[in-house]
Amino acid sequence: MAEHRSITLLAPPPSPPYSPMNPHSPYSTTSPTYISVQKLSAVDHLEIFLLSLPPSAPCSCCGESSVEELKIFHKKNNKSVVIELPHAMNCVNCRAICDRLKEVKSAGGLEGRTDGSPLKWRYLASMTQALPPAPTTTTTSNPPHFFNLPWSKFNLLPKFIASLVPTNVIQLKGLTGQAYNALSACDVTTFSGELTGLKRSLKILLQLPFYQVFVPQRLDKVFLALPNIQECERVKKMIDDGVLKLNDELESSFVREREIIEIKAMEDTESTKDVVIPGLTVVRKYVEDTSTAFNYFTSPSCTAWFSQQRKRGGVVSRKVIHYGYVFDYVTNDILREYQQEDGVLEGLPENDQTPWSYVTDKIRNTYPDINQCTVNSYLPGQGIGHHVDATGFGEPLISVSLGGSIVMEFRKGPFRKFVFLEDGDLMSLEGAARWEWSHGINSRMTDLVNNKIVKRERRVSLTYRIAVTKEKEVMPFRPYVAKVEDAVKTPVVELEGVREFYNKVAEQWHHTRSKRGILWPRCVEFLNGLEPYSIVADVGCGDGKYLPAIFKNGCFGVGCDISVELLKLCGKSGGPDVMQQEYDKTSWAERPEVAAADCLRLPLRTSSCDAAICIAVMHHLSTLPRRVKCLTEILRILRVGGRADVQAWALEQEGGKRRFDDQEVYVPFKVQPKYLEGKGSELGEDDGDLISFDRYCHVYTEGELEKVVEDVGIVDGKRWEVEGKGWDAGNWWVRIRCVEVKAKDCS
Ligand SMILES: O=C(O)CCC(=O)C(=O)O
Ligand SMILES: [Fe+2]
Repeated sequence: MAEHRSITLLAPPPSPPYSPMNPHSPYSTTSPTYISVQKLSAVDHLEIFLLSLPPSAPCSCCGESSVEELKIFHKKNNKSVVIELPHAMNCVNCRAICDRLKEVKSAGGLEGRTDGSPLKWRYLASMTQALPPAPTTTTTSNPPHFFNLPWSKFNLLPKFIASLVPTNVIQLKGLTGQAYNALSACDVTTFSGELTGLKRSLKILLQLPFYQVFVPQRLDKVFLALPNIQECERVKKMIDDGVLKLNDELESSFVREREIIEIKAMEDTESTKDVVIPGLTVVRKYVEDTSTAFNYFTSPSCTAWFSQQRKRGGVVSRKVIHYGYVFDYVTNDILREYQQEDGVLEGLPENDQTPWSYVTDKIRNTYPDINQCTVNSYLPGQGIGHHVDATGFGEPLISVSLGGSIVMEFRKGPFRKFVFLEDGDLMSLEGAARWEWSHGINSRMTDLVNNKIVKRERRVSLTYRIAVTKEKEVMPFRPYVAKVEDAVKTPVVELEGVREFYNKVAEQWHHTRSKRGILWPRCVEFLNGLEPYSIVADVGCGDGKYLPAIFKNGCFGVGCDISVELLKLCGKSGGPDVMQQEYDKTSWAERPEVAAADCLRLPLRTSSCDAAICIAVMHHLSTLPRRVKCLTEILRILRVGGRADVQAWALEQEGGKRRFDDQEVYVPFKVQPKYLEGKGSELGEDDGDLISFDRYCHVYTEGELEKVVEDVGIVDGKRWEVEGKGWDAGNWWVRIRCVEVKAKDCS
């Protein structure tokens, strides 16, 4: 494969992304504040942990980046914990956490580092200095790179608002999530008519070659994005000094008053250079001479452009042509009616059929399966919305750039990566880059590349795909989140046969099961092997039977379960007797660290736990995607190196006590009526003195659990590695470890 010799991975090997020492941590796009504490008691540790859970609504200060970016780093060797607050000084939620930590500290719970490192200084700065007043929409503190300017008298017309440029506006004070989404970007150089006044005035006044203006649609505010921090400072000074004033022409052009509240430097490609996206490959100058193909698509004689293709909320503004299959921008999928066979559509050109065939032929040498191509022609200022190409297309996706350069932005949750693509470059997306990250090109006139403003020119891109016909539709399973989410809605069989079941029988369950204190031996062995201070998630903790065993090992347990009634019993007297004597009840029993949650959507932070147990839970999940999603979630919350113990009932049983005739079963549980008081027993069946309730179970056959593990794939740059597996006392068990996925694993 000669072509592959020139392939370069875009980013160098990652430094651990969770390292607080990494100033370019991909987790944070803002200047973080670090807090380092040590000698935590169990209570403090958990306190911080729980405080760091995401707020239910996005933070109104920091939009989607929010305190969800708060990271906790465990440094087990010196028993300290480092907490990264994204921007504690400006954000209400972060302030709340800071305040709470301050309280805990003044109660003697937290101690600062004593080694004099910068972390200590930052910690002290955050913890001991009076925090500035909480921001309001009009008064804000001035963190680096942001200025609040009580100024302006102009309004930009919504029809000029082209698209979102979120990287430039990550911290919009006083905006709600909706307003954040509504925030649109327009580039003054694309304006015409009335706006030429603005363009000329600002351009002259600011003496800037290029700049961006952002206008939230429903807010009387305007944001300016400038190429660098020096420009920001210069403009701020001009405004402060009264040098910059709107002239009459400008005032008369714009009808409503708006206030400029932010000036921010444009995001530089450099800022995300350390972010690695597995499966993203760029080959520089793959096509050496692009001129013939570029000239073909830009000459007036090329009339093959599709007209006015619909997309969600409008029509596609850039020019497009499709070959092989039509790309539908409403569904991001193939429009199957317009197949090549119908004669409506041209196929992919071959062997000098057209002036641009040489590009396709070259690609076909490396990727023989391509059968679809979309040609996009972008004028300066035009872009493409963020999307993941749908499952109707296979992988890889190949894009070749002709003519002008652009920065393509990749997004995944709070992560961003900016990729500069120039004339002749080939970009290939597979694995996580294809399925887990979205890509898009922001609509603007300029990009900031390695501290240089790069002006956009006309660009033509050829996107080659492998379209999968209806007959061959089955694609290898990929954790394509949107699709999986649809498939993992809790079905009635689980709502009734699991959640309702446990809510009804909780009291008796607790009385007869937990009090007997029988823990599954493999799990106890697993917990005994954990390092002290580990944070252990008990996924499906029920009435908290395993929490004492977790605490006994010097670890901290955080549990969740779908049954609120079982959760209420966590920490209540009646736990296993042997444990009862050994732990200090007040450390957890008074406030068990448990939350009502579905095991498919854990309320725990990404990479925050050292270990997880999931005991007798998987056999209550009724479909494969749900089982996969459960283990996907556990992988998400574990740090790299973290381990999980997963166990579920086996179809294969020994002895006469329990027998399953089928993998899908209802297992009855009999309850004495006295335990049902006030609970109603309408679900149960009268069975003499006892009321019988049916519990839904899917019992596992040999190898089935490992298969689920295999299907999980890559989650946040991590995957499972099986450490051990087996059958024990009627259960299949699997021990799995969370390992980091290196970019090369996927390329
Ligand atoms: O213009 C490009 O390079 C990418 C286009 C793209 O993502 C698409 O057509 O799906
Ligand atoms: Fe795409």
